[in-house]
Amino acid sequence: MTVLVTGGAGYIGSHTVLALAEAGEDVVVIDDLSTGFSAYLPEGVPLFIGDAGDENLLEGVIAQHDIESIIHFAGSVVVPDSMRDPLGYYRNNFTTARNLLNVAVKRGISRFIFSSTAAVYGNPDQVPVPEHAPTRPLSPYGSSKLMTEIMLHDVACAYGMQYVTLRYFNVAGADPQARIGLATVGATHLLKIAVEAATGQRAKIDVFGTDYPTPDGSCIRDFIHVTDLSQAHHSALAYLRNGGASTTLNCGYGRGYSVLETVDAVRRVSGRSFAVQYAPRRPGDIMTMVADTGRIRGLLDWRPQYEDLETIAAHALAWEDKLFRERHGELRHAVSA
Ligand SMILES: NC(=O)c1ccc[n+]([C@@H]2O[C@H](COP(=O)([O-])OP(=O)(O)OC[C@H]3O[C@@H](n4cnc5c(N)ncnc54)[C@H](O)[C@@H]3O)[C@@H](O)[C@H]2O)c1
Ligand SMILES: O=c1ccn([C@@H]2O[C@H](COP(=O)(O)OP(=O)(O)O[C@H]3O[C@H](CO)[C@H](O)[C@H](O)[C@H]3O)[C@@H](O)[C@H]2O)c(=O)[nH]1
Repeated sequence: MTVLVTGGAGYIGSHTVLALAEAGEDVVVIDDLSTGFSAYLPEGVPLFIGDAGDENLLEGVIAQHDIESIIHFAGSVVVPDSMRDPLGYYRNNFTTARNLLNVAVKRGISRFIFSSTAAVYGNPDQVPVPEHAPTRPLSPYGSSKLMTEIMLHDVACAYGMQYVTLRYFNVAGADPQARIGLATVGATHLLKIAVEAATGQRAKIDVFGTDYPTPDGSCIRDFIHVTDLSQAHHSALAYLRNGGASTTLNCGYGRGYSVLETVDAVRRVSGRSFAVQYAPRRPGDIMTMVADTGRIRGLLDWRPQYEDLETIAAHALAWEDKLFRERHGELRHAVSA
């Protein structure tokens, strides 16, 4: 019984592959390495380099491995890029998933876990946001994920598939042992930018908007540690294997931190000071995004371990320090589960 992980060489995918491998699961990965890194896979995990929407490649992988479930991470993830290139985003997020589902249905693979996003909600009417809140994405990225959610639901109804759609809130941090982490060059995530500033790779961090009607004027986000998120995937798999009904789950902690609090946490844990500049609001930003986590905590046997913001910041920082030294030739990379 093998789990096929698409996009398993990426940030969240590689942490999930590590969690699955450490739990003794058999895993195979398909990744085109467009933004992923083969070196971030644990030794012994087979990697097929190619497009997760290539039906011939998928048939070949399924012929060689007894695939029981699919976890689908592969996709394009940068919101502003999706505004410039909507067709590219609909192809890589929606069409890829359509082809993958087509092969899954043909080959009788009946369990599917899908990476969705809080971006499907757009500006929420209520916070914390429950799963039944209206979905009004503000970008082609969010729309491509919502369309895939709807397709997955329809496919599951028609062909008896069971699925869990996981809507991630703001994913952050790195493996607590700093074996892997976020390595994307030019990443735009707040915590990544803050640890780049703390390691001297950036002169300053801009805080986009300090005039919001929030306690300190900056936006509020619900950060989830990537290792806790990877465990949520394993718990979702266990839930489906136990016959759990198809469902959609928010992945966050249900606790919001402001942008300024987040930057302060990085300053505290690093003990390093860096310049913080107040900048205008970033177009398209949602003021407050915090998950209602009642459903995930009620349905899954999931016990997050790293809910504290300083812990998330400390792990992101330890990884960034290591990545910086690796990229300057002082360290070589090795992952062992
Ligand atoms: N990072 C976040 O905060 C966040 C939030 C919500 C949802 N998500 C979703 O989680 C998933 C993983 O995101 P991530 O942050 O790890 O990004 P990432 O870019 O690090 O990972 C994506 C992986 O998929 C691969 N890939 C892309 N298109 C592919 C294709 N057509 N075929 C095969 N491989 C392909 C890339 O090489 C990469 O390894 C994405 O679907 C993303 O939309 C991420
Ligand atoms: O240099 C920065 C970077 C970010 N921010 C602020 O920090 C908050 C969080 O911004 P991120 O770019 O880290 O993330 P978003 O909340 O915009 O989230 C979106 O991008 C994420 C990945 O970056 C996920 O895909 C998520 O689902 C999607 O809604 C926002 O208020 C943003 O304006 C700054 O002030 N300065």
